[in-house]
Amino acid sequence: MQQPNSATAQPEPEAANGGGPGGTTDQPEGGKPRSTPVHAAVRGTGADDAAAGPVKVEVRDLNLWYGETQALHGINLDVREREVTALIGPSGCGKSTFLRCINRMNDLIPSVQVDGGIYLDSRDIYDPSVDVVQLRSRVGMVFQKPNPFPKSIYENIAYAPRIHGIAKKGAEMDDLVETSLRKAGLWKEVADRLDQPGTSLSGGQQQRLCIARAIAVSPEVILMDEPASALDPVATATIEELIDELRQNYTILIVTHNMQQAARVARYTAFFHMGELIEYDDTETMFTNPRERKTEDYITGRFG
Ligand SMILES: Nc1ncnc2c1ncn2[C@@H]1O[C@H](COP(=O)(O)OP(=O)(O)OP(=O)(O)O)[C@@H](O)[C@H]1O
Repeated sequence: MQQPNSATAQPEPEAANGGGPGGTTDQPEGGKPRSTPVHAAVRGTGADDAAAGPVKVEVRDLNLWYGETQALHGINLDVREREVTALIGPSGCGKSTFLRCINRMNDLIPSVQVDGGIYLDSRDIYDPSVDVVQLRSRVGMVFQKPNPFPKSIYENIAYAPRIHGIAKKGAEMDDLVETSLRKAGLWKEVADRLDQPGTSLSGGQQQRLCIARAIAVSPEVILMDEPASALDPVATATIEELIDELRQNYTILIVTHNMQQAARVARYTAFFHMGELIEYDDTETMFTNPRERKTEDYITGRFG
């Protein structure tokens, strides 16, 4: 499938969290994935892990171009439900590009062309009938730099649920705001200052506010693009603990440059190199007994 792209503005936080412009109003339709066999380009798609849970996101033969330049080459990957999957690899290898495919954030870049398939619960997210706004409420995103809206802490959480009609004003919304902040481990720190600007919080608190904002629209998948790289070690540890709690309810993909972080938070790890998925396995195996020479060279610090 070729993916025509809408020439819209740069990605906006609202768009990433299901509340922004840019989507169609068509309802998604069901549909079985193409009968593409699971012929992983790499050994170990995770599909052979007997203990693994169900597959939430299937990626099949995914290619992506920025204009004439191909940035992703034939990616095949099964992302397990309610697990954390880390994406690692040297700078420029395509980790963020790949992550942005999963909620179609790349649609916002005019030169992008995508082919192949990504199936969320067996439905092709690039099917023309898919409502992109709704997709982004199912697949939330947290960015490297905390990006709260220039609004109060309360409004940061309430904005998208209001737009999506998930909660009404008053007690119903108050409950949703509190629950989302609790799930993000921030409630106790902000309960008495909900009317203050989100930007008045520390960096680590702002990032947890952004996670609470993503959670508020009840996503099933959360994409995290180096969510702790702008934070100090204490705030990083808090985010990692939070990720560990969130995995009980959400499927999480996290891009990280920090291999210790991948080892701490992720059950599965995918190693990318020059736009290719070189290896995908459970994290422990990947770091102790990688199958591919390139993976070994990367994790032992020979390049990267
Ligand atoms: N908007 C864009 N337009 C054109 N090329 C892009 C764009 N975004 C990324 N690229 C290119 O695509 C390739 C993959 O970039 P990407 O940001 O996905 O890599 P990455 O692994 O996430 O890197 P990093 O770890 O440095 O963030 C790089 O060659 C990059 O220059």
